[in-house]
Amino acid sequence: MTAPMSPEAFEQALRAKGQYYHIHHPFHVAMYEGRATREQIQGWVANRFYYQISIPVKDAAIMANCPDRDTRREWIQRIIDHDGEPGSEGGIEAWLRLGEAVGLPRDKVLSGEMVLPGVRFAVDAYVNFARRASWQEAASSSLTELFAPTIHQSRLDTWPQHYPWIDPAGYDYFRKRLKEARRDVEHGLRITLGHYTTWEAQQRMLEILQFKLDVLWSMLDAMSMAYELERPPYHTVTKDAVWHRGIAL
Ligand SMILES: O=C(O)c1cc(C(=O)O)c2c(n1)C(=O)C(=O)c1cc(C(=O)O)[nH]c1-2
Repeated sequence: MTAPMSPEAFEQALRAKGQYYHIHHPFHVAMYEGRATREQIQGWVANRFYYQISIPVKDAAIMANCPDRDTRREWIQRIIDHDGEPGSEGGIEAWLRLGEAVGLPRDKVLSGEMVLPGVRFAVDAYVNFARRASWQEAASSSLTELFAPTIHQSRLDTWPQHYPWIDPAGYDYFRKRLKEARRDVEHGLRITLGHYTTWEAQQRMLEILQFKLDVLWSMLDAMSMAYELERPPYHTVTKDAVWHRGIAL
């Protein structure tokens, strides 16, 4: 039996997974290098909205599986961050304003009509994982957020100069997440470092983190097909967006 990694070595192994973060996806690189078209940015914002609205559902699933009151008391803040509360609009509203800033009417974003099937499937896989896994495993799968402040900062640093047509009021979401993601990571790491204490469990956690990285990467693959290679679903048959709009279960 291999000895477990120390908490420090385990955290290092988790952080090393950052090399596969979607910040390295060519669609993302094009966005922060200023090579993305207006249609590509709009496509990304409209598709990412599905991730935004699914995150609180995912977090509610984690809480539903968690019998530990102290954990729930901390975890609930994530739902509030996105859904908002009296006096604070929350991340979903901020994302809708990002949509308006890039020229997308609210109704169009809210309708989900631009959400590509590949993006929907990837996001749904994340929510379904959270429903079925133990709350500790589901909680630890949020740890791609270790790498999120860098990606939000990269947008704040580069988008205003590359895309002067975007209304700067739209950038609030990214600014807000810098702080929230750091706090989420601190809690997620506490749970994760305490829960995975054997070598085998630690290897499983690294696979869970890879699964989550795959979710994020696959979303951008679907967007590349549609907005970069101009091969949206059914492109050989029709120019119409005939794909399904989500099947409520
Ligand atoms: O813009 C991004 O690249 C990005 C990535 C991630 C992530 O790593 O999952 C999240 C977010 N943003 C984000 O804004 C957010 O609220 C968030 C919550 C979670 C999660 O798994 O619970 N990930 C992310």
